[in-house]
Amino acid sequence: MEMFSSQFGSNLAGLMFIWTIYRHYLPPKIHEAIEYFTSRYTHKLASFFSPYLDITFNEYSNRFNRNEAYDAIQSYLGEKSSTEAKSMNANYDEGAKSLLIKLGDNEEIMDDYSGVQVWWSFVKQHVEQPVISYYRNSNELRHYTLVFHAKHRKFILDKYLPYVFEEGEAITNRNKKRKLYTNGDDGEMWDNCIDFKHPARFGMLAMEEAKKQMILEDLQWFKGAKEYYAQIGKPWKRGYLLYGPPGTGKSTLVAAMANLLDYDIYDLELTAVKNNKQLRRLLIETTCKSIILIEDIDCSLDLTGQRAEKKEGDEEKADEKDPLKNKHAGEKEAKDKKKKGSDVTLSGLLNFIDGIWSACGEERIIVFTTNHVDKLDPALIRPGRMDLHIELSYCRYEAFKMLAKNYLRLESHPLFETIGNLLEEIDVTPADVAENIMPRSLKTTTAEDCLKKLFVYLEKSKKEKKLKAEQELMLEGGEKLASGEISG
Ligand SMILES: Nc1ncnc2c1ncn2[C@@H]1O[C@H](COP(=O)(O)OP(=O)(O)OP(=O)(O)O)[C@@H](O)[C@H]1O
Repeated sequence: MEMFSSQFGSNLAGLMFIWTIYRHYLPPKIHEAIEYFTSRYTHKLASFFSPYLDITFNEYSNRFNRNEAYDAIQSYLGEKSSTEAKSMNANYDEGAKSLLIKLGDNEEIMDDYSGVQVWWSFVKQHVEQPVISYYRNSNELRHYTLVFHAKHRKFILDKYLPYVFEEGEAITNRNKKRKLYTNGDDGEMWDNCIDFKHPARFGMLAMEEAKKQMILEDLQWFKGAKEYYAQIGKPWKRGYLLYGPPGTGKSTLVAAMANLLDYDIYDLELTAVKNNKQLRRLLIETTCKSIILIEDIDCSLDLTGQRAEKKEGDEEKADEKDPLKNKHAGEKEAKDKKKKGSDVTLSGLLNFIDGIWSACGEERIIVFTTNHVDKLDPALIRPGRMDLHIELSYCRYEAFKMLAKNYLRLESHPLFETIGNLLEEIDVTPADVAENIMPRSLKTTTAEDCLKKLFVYLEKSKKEKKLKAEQELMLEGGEKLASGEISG
């Protein structure tokens, strides 16, 4: 398909080329966007060279279609305009950075790339025949015009335009609002989509620094590993299994991952998916640069088979005594009821993850979270499916210091050491610690009050743990006595 064209026909055209990209339509959101750019670099030469030179840029058509090229140029020029607006105006509103900026009608901007100057302008023309487009029909024809000196023709085609497209694409991705998709109760499709604005960042995560660094490096490596995956003949996807007790930050880590990579999240509620066919349809609809998240995979479906059922029976008694597990018993019961209505099978999920789906999309991450890693079928989490297994664990001293820094802006305090020692003795989650050190009132609660509150909570938990251990010992003694193992 011929993408870009212009026409030849002037004695002056030997000096300058005017390159035009027509856009027959604009998405409606662009009309809502705020236009505040005013260029000081007005370039009038373009008007002298209205007859054009024919250039066909077929070499780009494999990489960009017309709309992508248009969007990339718009983003590139938008960022350029905002940088200039910022340098000209000391009161430039930082918040406006996230707004969509574009050249105003018939406005021009100069660009300088490796010492070569070019002039872009955005032109709106009225046409008699309505332009029919996917978005809307209109009598307006819009296009970008690029003017440059004839001697730079090769440089512009080979170097400058590829640079503009790549930069523009990167800017589009950076400015893109991330989305969180969920599948509805009927499981049919991704019927809920909201802007994803979770504030979690890697720097805020409370976990051992070495582990955090390892995850960060793994994600950054993955993001840049397109060619490597192509070279080894594997789809560009990666699986992460996050496991650990409730409240240790599994969901928070997923949010930090999405923020780091600029990915959308598809939060897949497997219990709402009726069968493998529905699952396939949902997965096919997911886009590249996304995280497909299946939370509490152990509760989602009967993915574990006979082996786990037996184990579950053995564990049920123990669970009754564990307050942490009891807390989630109600939720699990509800999910158990729901999952009976679903025919999605382990093999259905695995076949699809490994199969065609992974080959038809790029840059995707699959995350499973679970509180009970031991209940999962090894096939589900083997390397190649879940490439990285990450344990999120109880809050120890290092993680506590991170929380104190985030929540209280404290790097040190005389109570730190005492709290650190208590955290090494008892198992409390980062969520418990966060809950206790969160100031109730920013005006009246001091950081020290918060630390004291945490200290009291930890002391209480320590006593409870001791009491529980004593009770268990007595119970064990009683059972042995009853069975005659020991005599009274
Ligand atoms: N490692 C952590 N770093 C920072 N904050 C944490 C961490 N773990 C928990 N939190 C805090 O506790 C809250 C609950 O954590 P989160 O929902 O991520 O835990 P989870 O492991 O996903 O729990 P569940 O298994 O119940 O879904 C979060 O909103 C966050 O504020």
